[in-house]
Amino acid sequence: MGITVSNISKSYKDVKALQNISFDVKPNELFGLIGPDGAGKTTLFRILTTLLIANEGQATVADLDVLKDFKEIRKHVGYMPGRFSLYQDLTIEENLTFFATIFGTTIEENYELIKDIYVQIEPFKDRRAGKLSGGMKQKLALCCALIHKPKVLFLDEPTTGVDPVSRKEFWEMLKRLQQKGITILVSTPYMDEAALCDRIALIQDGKILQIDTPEAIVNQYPKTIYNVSANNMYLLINSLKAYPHQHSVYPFGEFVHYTDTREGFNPEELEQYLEVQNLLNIRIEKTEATIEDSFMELAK
Ligand SMILES: Nc1ncnc2c1ncn2[C@@H]1O[C@H](COP(=O)(O)OP(=O)(O)OP(=O)(O)O)[C@@H](O)[C@H]1O
Repeated sequence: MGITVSNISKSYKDVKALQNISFDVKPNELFGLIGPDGAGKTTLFRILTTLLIANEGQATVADLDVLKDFKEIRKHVGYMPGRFSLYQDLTIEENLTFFATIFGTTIEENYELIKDIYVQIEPFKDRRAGKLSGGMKQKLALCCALIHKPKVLFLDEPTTGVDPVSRKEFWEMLKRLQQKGITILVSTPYMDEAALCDRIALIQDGKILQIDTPEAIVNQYPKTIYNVSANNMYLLINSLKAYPHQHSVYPFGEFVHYTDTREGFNPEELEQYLEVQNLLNIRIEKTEATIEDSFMELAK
């Protein structure tokens, strides 16, 4: 009851949105598609949920072919698109009833699956969707995507525009849904969420850069990373980029992440160079690679 994607390509006129994409999602896996805006995530979701036809390649969802079996697939998948999945003028309860009705079911029939999530928004069930916070909209959209008990759940950037507490709660909900036997494909531009998936595909410009567990991807990071900070971030970045031995330089929160081309790199040498650039309060410390670092390295 997983997903298979084989050599899928899709173009919109001159834009190659997906270029020869292949991967499998195992039954009951929580699989993440991680990539920036425009990477092709929504295009892939629309192909797998039978709303768009690929130019090339094959795909199956729950052992059904996205072209031949498109009607059957629609009964078995839940899709939470990034935008526009709720009717803003309908209340919470009306939205949910609407989605239940089009799938020929009722809220009561499938209440068990959505209960954990629905109880959190039920006190506001008479409020219109347009008047809900980002976190509440997201919970309602998830309930609507689940109301027909899908085998496979597609979630396109479900945590975009949602506060950090709701984001955390949302991922806990996904883990519980996984325990109920649902296969989940979720996309996100947030690299920290990647660590919560069983496996991830890093995707950019319609191409897959790497597929593996988050741990394995981080472990394969080839360099030693240094957190560098100083009194002037702008001057620091420009100075590091001008340093002849730099391999990579990019801002990372309050630091700059720096890697060097040389095996025997001596941070003191770099410190002296930065002092000559009139930087003050310079600190250079080793740090661990994250998924974001792996992504930056692969996307170079
Ligand atoms: N209907 C369309 N017509 C033309 N180009 C499109 C269309 N839909 C998407 N694209 C382009 O295809 C590429 C992939 O877009 P897609 O929406 O799949 O990416 P994404 O990773 O989901 O990003 P986002 O989060 O911005 O939606 C982008 O360059 C986008 O501009």
